[in-house]
Amino acid sequence: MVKTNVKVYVRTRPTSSTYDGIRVQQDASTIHIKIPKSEEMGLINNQQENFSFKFDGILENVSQDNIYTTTTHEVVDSLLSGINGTVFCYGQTGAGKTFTMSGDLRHFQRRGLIPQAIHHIFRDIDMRVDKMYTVHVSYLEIYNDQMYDLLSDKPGSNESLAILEDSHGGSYVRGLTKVKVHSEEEALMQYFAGDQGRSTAGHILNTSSSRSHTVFTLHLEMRTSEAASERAVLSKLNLVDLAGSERTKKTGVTGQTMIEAQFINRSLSFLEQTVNALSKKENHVPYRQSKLTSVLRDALGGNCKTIMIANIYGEPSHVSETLSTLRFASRVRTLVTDVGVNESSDPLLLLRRYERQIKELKQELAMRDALSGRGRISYDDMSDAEVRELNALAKKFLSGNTDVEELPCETVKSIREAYKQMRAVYQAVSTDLREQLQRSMSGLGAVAPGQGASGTEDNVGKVGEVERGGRGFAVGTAPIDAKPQPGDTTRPSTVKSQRPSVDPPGGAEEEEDSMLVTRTSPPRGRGGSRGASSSAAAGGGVGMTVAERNATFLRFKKELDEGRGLQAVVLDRTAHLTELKKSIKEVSSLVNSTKYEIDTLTEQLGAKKALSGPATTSGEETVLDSEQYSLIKDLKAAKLRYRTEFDRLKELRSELDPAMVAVAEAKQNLVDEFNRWVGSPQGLFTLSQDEDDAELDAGEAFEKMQVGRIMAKNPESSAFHAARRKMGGNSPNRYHGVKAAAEATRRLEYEKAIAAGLARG
Ligand SMILES: Nc1ncnc2c1ncn2[C@@H]1O[C@H](COP(=O)(O)OP(=O)(O)OP(=O)(O)O)[C@@H](O)[C@H]1O
Repeated sequence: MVKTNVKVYVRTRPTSSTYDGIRVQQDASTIHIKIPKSEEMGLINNQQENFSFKFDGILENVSQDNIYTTTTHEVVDSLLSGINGTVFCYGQTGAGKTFTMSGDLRHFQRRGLIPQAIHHIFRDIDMRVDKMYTVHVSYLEIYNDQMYDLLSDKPGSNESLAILEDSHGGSYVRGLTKVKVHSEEEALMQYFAGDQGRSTAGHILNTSSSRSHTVFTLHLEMRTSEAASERAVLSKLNLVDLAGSERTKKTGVTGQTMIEAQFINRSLSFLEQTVNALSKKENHVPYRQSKLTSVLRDALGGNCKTIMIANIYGEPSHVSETLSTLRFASRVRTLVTDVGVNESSDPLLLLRRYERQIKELKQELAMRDALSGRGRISYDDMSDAEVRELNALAKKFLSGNTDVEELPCETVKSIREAYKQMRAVYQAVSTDLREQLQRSMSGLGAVAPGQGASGTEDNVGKVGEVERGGRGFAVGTAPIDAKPQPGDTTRPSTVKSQRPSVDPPGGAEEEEDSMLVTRTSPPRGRGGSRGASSSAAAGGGVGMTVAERNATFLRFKKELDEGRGLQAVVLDRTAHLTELKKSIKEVSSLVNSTKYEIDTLTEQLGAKKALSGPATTSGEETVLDSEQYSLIKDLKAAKLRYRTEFDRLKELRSELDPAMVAVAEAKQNLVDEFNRWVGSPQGLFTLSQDEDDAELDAGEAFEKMQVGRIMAKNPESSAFHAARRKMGGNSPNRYHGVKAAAEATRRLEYEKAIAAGLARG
């Protein structure tokens, strides 16, 4: 474990009117801020006027790429080597936290730290061929101190989520969905989908998602060289977008926004208390006071490399918030975490590795036996029949039967088994003798003939007389199960296995067991002879020009029975896919318009409530005016509709992938059949781009052209654009969707408060 300081960077939101009391000293990474003495306290007082804060970097007017390189790049590098990381943005509301963490997802160049980290991880994973990585993502939202699983199939608060401590003293959320992702595109799609969850989850319909804390986590599992390596290095990266603190008195927010602001401020104040306790090295650190501090436990004082980005908005009206952000940030900079690699052994994989090793060793032995002409020897455990056979041999051997000169000893296992059987025979004989002796001692009389070696009257009383006729040991009665069962031919006996195999080389059994059998001729394709004869008719596949090939393919699809049938399947499945896409588009647009309707109604209701003041009550019941009543009724109906439409959309989306796979399969079958028919070597003809394009509708063709253009400009952006494209009508658009709605709501409330003379400047 290595002690590491939490690094803190300050990012300033661009503004046309920066407060002139703020001075940035870039070379010293220091910010100076001057706050004039408050006249209310009298001009002669002890109030501090000048403050200076030193950080690890001040990022002013820098691009999104630059922010990533300076702050998060090194954490992702460590993550790939097995070290946990956390990057979190902190600052007053509107200071640019979400812009830093997520960015403007409509523009690749303005994407934030999360899409950039995803890109970095998958790019490096692709390059590290000596390692195997498995990536999972999870997305947690903390809203009003409740946890929400943004990747869960069931939106809404999840009661079963719980924050627990792991065996290393770190924390994790039990029950949180972790989705396995195989590519940058898949990870981005999960992230985008989670973001949509924020705006569509039940709790958020009538509010804005920027009033919550979110933690997007990338969980990495790294194994060396082989997928089955039993030692795994586990690491995770938390990318945290904290909700912004807000002075409720100053902004004059009311209603739901007020409740949210109170929750946010309370959780941020617990965060401050935790940081204070840690920086003063107090014995008790109040992590458990809130969900947020419990989740950030590792980041603040555990096994984690942590970066904080303090977002400030340097306008004169925000100077006191800026000062408090900088104060908090400089305290965070004193925190120290213990950083080390987390290794874990997977017992199941360990077992699998040993099994693999055993199999390999058996193959190695079989090869050596074959090379030294020892024939086929079994190294497996002996069957019951083999053990019984060996037992019988041991008896004969011990009784001096000259038919058996030795016991099988070609493998260590068979030698051990031979000794075991000799011991068994010896024990049976000695038990038998002891019993006879006891019987004779107690005068119980003679043992029935055939019951044992000394079961004769002559032997009575002659202790130790175990030999009969000078022929060595006599054997006792064989146990009842020692008799080989008729038809017990499950495997060749050990004795038989001494003989060289008489199976012809390359026989079915030989082929299965032996490593020596190799194929020298390539496998022939199904219906190869038909293809060969037909290929003559088609003029052969090899040597065709592209035009000839296309013409032949067209003929094959249209005129020949084989091709026509398969082409019909392609068309059928494509038509289904097109229909499905159309339905998805239609339902998406319905969902969007209902969402818009809900937002508008919510806004109207809020405005109405703000204007009409506190509701009047009659007895126990709240009295609503008719307009409010009708708005509430409409809102309820819209929410109900929204749920139904959203479910339908989800259902249609789930059909999309199988439908696409079905089309791809049908096309592949057609091409495979064509290749066979034309008699060309496998894989000579593949589906041309034109084949695919023929299925695109005008919109898709346009989009495809756009992607081509974007790719030519910046190849790194392909996954980003593909993920956005696949999100279809619901492509993530924070600043047009959720964020804009949030900002609009806040602005509206603020303006209303000003109009009502509630806000103080
Ligand atoms: N560095 C920047 N460059 C350009 N625009 C920015 C920058 N930082 C913030 N903005 C803009 O400022 C607005 C507010 O930023 P943002 O939503 O990220 O703030 P926030 O701190 O996340 O607020 P909240 O706490 O309310 O969620 C957005 O419209 C965003 O585009």
